[in-house]
Amino acid sequence: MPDSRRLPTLLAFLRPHRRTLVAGLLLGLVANAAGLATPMVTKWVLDTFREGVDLTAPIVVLLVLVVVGAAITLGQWILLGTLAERIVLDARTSIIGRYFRARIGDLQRRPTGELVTRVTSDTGLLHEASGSLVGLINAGIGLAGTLVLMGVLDLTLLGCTLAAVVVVGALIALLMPRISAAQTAAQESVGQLGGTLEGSLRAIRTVKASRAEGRQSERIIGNARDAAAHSIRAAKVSASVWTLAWSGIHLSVLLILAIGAWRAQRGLLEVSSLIAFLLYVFQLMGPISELTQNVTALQAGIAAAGRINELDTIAAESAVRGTAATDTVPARREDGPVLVLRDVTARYGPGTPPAVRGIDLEIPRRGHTAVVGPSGAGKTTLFSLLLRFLEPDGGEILLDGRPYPAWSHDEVRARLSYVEQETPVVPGSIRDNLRFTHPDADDEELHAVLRAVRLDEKIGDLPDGLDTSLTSTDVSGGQRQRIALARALLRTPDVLLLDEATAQLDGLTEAAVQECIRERAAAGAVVTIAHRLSTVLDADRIIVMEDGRIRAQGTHAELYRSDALYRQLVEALRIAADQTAPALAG
Ligand SMILES: Nc1ncnc2c1ncn2[C@@H]1O[C@H](COP(=O)(O)OP(=O)(O)OP(=O)(O)O)[C@@H](O)[C@H]1O
Repeated sequence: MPDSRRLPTLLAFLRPHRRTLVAGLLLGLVANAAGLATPMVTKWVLDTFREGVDLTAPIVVLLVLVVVGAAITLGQWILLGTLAERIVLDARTSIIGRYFRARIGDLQRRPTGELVTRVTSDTGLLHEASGSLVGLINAGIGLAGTLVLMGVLDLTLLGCTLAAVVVVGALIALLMPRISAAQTAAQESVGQLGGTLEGSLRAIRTVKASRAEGRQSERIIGNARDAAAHSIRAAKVSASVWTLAWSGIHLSVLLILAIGAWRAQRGLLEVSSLIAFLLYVFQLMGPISELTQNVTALQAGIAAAGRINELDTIAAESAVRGTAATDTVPARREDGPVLVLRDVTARYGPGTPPAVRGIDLEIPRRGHTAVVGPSGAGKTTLFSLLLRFLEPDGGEILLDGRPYPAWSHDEVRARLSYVEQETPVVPGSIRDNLRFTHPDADDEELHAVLRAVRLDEKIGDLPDGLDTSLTSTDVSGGQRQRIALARALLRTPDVLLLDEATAQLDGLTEAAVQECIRERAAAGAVVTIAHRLSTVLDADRIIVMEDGRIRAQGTHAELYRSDALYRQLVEALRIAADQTAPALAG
């Protein structure tokens, strides 16, 4: 996207703060006026000195100008610095909110590290850009004012100055787009670096076990090198711009000094005017450097605003219920199945083949339903549909007999609890994890669910008990899974959705988990994606999925008799169980 089209995006971030920006601009104008008046007052001091009259008045005015100018500049810096931080905070708040309201599919299509870079790094660039518009206007007015006052002093010298400014300005304008391109490329490399680094650190065990540390770090360092190369290019072009600007000014000063001295000698110019003029020439450097700095900051900010704006394509889950909704949430029903799927078809993207199709399923209010099937059969997709991470594009899902669109996402999820297969714990302590769904749960409730998963003694023995951080190594993988299960058991959900870990648990733990599920199934619905033989044998009803469809459903005995795929799946689980049993016994 060209910068001209991205500028409105940056302005959208600034708009809520326009009053502060105008105040900053006004302060800048006053500081500018004080700066512009200084050489004229200096000339007044020199003329008064030459005439031999009292110098007090011009010197007092000069001092007042210097002090007032400094105070106003200080005020402007503080104002714009605070504003910049507010804009960064606004942008971060809005992006973080957007991430957590987003549809899971939209988020997962992007590398997590890149999403993080948008919040941490790109918003930082808005910081610089926020004050740059004010800076640009200030500098533009400062430049124009300086040139006008130079014209008042001597038009010929102004002509020389303008010629130098035009030549230097044209060269700078030529170089600026290259700085912008290099900065954009550098930020893109930083985004890729974030994405790859995050993914690699997440998979650090696999990276190490594959002896891929060198290759992987080299790949990421490659991104860092790209970022450095682009930034170095930007730095080199910036350095050229600065050198050109400084050299141009120095040459102009020499030229103006020579021409001015010649004109003063011939009586065409007062010496005091020449000194004032030269002061203006030196002052010219202020607005010119401010212009270049602000244009650079603005370009980086515009590019960052563009990248942040791309996040708008992340679709949010609708926060409100659909058209079928009524204002009141109906009371829980006690009759009929809790969840019903009617002819449900779903896919992950437009034009992709359906991940599940024609699913007809009823989940009874009580009892344990196990879902089995080969890899890719659609088991996880079924859970995603129930949890509303994915919307069906055919058929309907009903909770308590009401279609999902008549409930909000929040209302549906309040009735379910979910234990995911991989990363089932969130950052924080054991207590934070257990109370994640119900932050108001008291310690008594927490100990009750820990007892249910047979973890109360182990947690009680930890030096920090419930306050133990889950990043510490004191808690094993199996214990983490049980903590996640305990969280899901808190406050008795209507439906417990459990995606069993594929890793085998030890016999005692497995028995504890099994007993827990059995107790839950007596009071409510439990649906498991089963990876253990014991879970399948324990289920009241089993759903066999294959190729996105429900192939068969029934009890273990029925399916074992009638369904060949089920028999194969059970045999595979039996072999896995037999293989772990001697290992555990040994
Ligand atoms: N995020 C996704 N984007 C696109 N396609 C997907 C996505 N997740 C799953 N699929 C596809 O949907 C189909 C069903 O996958 P699903 O993950 O539901 O199977 P599964 O039975 O849970 O498999 P597994 O036991 O291996 O986890 C597969 O063909 C899979 O390739």
